[in-house]
Amino acid sequence: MARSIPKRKTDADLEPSRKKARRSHLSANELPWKVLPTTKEAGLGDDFDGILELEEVDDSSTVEAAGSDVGDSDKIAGPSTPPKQGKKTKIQNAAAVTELEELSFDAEKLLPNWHEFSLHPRLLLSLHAQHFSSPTPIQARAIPAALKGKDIVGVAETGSGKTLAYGLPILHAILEENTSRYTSLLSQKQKRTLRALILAPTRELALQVSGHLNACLNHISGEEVKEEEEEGSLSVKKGKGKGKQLPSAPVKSKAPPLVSVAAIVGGMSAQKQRRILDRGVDVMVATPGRLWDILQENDGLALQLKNLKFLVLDEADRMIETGHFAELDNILRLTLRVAKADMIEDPELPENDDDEVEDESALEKDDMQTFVFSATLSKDLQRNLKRHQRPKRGKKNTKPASTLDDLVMRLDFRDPEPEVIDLSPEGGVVSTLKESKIDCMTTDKDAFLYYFLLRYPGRSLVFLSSIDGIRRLMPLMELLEVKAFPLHSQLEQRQRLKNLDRFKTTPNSVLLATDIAARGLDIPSVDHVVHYQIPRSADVYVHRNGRTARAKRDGFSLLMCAPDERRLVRALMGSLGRQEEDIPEITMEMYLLDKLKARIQLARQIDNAQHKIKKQNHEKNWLREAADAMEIDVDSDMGLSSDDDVPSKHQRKTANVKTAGLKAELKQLLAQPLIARGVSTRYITSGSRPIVDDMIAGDYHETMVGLKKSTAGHDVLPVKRKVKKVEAKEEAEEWHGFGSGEVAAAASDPES
Ligand SMILES: Nc1ncnc2c1ncn2[C@@H]1O[C@H](COP(=O)(O)OP(=O)(O)OP(=O)(O)O)[C@@H](O)[C@H]1O
Repeated sequence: MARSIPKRKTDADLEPSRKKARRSHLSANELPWKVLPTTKEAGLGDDFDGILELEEVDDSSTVEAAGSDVGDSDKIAGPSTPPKQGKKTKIQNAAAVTELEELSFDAEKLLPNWHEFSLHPRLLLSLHAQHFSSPTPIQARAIPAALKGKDIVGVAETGSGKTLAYGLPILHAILEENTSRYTSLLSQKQKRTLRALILAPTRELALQVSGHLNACLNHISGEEVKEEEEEGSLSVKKGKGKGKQLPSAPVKSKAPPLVSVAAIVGGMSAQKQRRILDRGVDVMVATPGRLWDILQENDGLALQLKNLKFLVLDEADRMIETGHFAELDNILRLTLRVAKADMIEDPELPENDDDEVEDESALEKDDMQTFVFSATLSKDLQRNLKRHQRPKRGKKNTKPASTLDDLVMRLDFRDPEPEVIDLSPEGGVVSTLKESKIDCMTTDKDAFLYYFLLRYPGRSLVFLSSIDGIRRLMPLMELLEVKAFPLHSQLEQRQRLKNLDRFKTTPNSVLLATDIAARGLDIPSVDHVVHYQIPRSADVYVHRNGRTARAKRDGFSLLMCAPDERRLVRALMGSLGRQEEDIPEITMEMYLLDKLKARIQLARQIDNAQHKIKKQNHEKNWLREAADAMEIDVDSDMGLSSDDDVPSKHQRKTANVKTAGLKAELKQLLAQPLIARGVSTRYITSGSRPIVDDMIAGDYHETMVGLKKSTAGHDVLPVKRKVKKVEAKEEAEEWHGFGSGEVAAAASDPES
């Protein structure tokens, strides 16, 4: 029996009050919005098609956001009357058309390794400006196949350029199409319709993907073009001449973009995002949750999904995990063409043998390309893809083996033989990554982490499994004067982006994050990844590690393993086809570690005292406010003596003085140098560790006297035994498969 597409909200479903509001006021789109200057956030550039911008309404002191939540979505589908163009706009548009017509790029000479793909000159210019002289291996395999019209399942290591592996063919196709109709787009005789939908599991990843695509579409400024012209290879004749621009700081053309890319994510103004969609976009990068919210109210957009040319699932395996699957499934159903929607069976429903395709020709007309990319897709799934890609006409489908299989069956692969490109490294380890582990008691993890951060300055991304853990560690880091920023789902989106940006721009800093930061984030030069807690699956381990050692750079990861976590580590390694001993240990100066423990203990004491004072103040204020509101005397009417339940002024003063004393003590400790055992502070040429040579060579550690400057990778001990890959068991093949059963089982086993 066919299952129908879930019902989306229509106008009739809207609350009467909202409908009324919409009728009696101007719609948001009819107001003269004007962009206000803002600071750049999250290093994402300023080219997010306005999503991160603030707006105000021109010529209006009071703005009534009529039906602000519902917006004017019903208008999106209808043809909009093109606004009249002023003389200035016409001149700008004419210049943009001329610029486009004269754009060419001598790829054979300047980018010989990209030449064979015959990409649009706009893309080649950008690749050249970004110094991407050669395609990465996944790009070299995926781009030609995609340009030939193939559907692709791409699996390649983290940081290997998967975004552009699917992004460049999409942009190329749309650039070609839009170049020929640019004049109509400029004069708004034609409205943009959605050509490509890219779905990503997290907001940060979606914003990053749209940032990468926008960077590939940016204009190259006149000066840079001139420089190249002297070499006689580039022929862009009309640059705007604003000086050399890096792709992250695009020159905004006044004319509408040739290709418009927008990110549609939760946590940011839904109304603004609706308005951007209303204007029309070519490429949408979205998280399933926000997109489904918008689709439920927007018939026009839902219709546009039926005519997509490209559908991409980035980090597909992550998206189907709990919480995302329902919305993703609903969206995928909207991308299905007429007949296919009726061919997918719901295993819950009774069997029906009448599943014939009603309109076979609908399948033939289907020309959407589908790309599924991840660093971790199980071999099983890749095999199943071949088997399940398209249900046999009129035949019953076999029941899908897993949620991911189910998803793949729901995907509208047009291609009878989707191209499966698997370039994942053996054991999940990127060649430029150095792994290590440290065995320690749970209670000592803070001290080990603190030691590591001091010993190896740099940018460190520390993964914790819970938000509470981050909340506990943050004040400690602050008291210990370590620059740390939190990132987790309970922070506001703006704060998330701000913290990410601070981490990106602060050289010696720490990001304390949950696994929302594990996937896809491309933060330049993360030196270390620390697994403060053991990841819950092999996939998560691979993705967390993938935040360092990206694009062939060196990287380092440290696994902190408490005795009760050893079984998890064994299971984790087993799923990767490896053994626990394959991960070498890192050396530590235990003598210094003890000194650091004293600092940590003091910091904890201060934090507890501060927490207590804060809590008491909060309780006191709450009680007084509640009593005032009810006109009750706290002391007599409620039978509460303020002495019993809240501290007296004197008690609070004493507590504050005590905390201040502890803080002064800690400050003093922090100011004292950490001196390694065997160092003579009196005579720098004596002691079992004379430091004079290191000082002359400028090779000494700034905070740990007596130690040489070193990198974490350098201090890793040799592996205890010869690395021997264990025979890949059948379930071990699932190493990067969704779930990684063994680890999950071990994690949930209280006996373990
Ligand atoms: N051809 C290229 N040459 C050099 N650098 C490139 C090239 N293509 C992409 N990059 C850069 O490599 C980095 C990693 O790319 P990207 O984020 O697409 O990796 P990924 O494979 O999607 O990683 P993950 O699996 O972690 O999501 C980016 O900073 C990107 O700009």
